[in-house]
Amino acid sequence: MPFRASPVVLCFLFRDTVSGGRQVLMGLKKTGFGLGRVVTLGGHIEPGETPEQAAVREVEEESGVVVREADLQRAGTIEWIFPAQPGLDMSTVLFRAHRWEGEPTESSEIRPAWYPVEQVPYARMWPDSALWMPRLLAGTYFNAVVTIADDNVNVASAVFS
Ligand SMILES: Nc1[nH]c(=O)nc2c1ncn2[C@H]1C[C@H](O)[C@@H](COP(=O)(O)OP(=O)(O)OP(=O)(O)O)O1
Repeated sequence: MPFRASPVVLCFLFRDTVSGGRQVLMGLKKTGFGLGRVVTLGGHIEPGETPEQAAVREVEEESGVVVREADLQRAGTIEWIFPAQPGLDMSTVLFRAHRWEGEPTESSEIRPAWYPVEQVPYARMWPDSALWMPRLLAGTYFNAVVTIADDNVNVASAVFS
């Protein structure tokens, strides 16, 4: 599949709790773009990789968790457009997984943490997350085009299809 911009994957791992709740794994970004925000495991697709291969690699690099390609489900796509700095544009493939092996551990990039799906920390995440994450948590496949404001942080517009 050709990507319009720099290709990226995000992978949402879910677990059920003994009390019947559902949690999603996210993490504090310790380096690079989005430093200090709570983000989803993921990163750039390397040349020659499929999105699935990149998701498996990034989840393991960032959290130590091993997820198999067969346990990844495609959850949607997001085009992030940064008009003030087009070099930041990203074409993103979203995955979800309910099965994996290992316990998340802190890496140089991410400090992982589980969040109840009804208490996702939107105030500490990229502002656009609050617009698309509810669809992801509801299990609805979506394609989003998110145009970021000229401050390279806030949202100018979001269009779903
Ligand atoms: N508007 C936005 N909303 C959001 O929720 N996540 C965003 C975002 N813009 C970028 N990201 C995420 C996607 C991707 O995981 C990450 C890209 O940051 P970087 O360029 O620093 O890449 P990383 O260092 O995480 O990746 P690799 O170097 O490939 O490991 O930021």
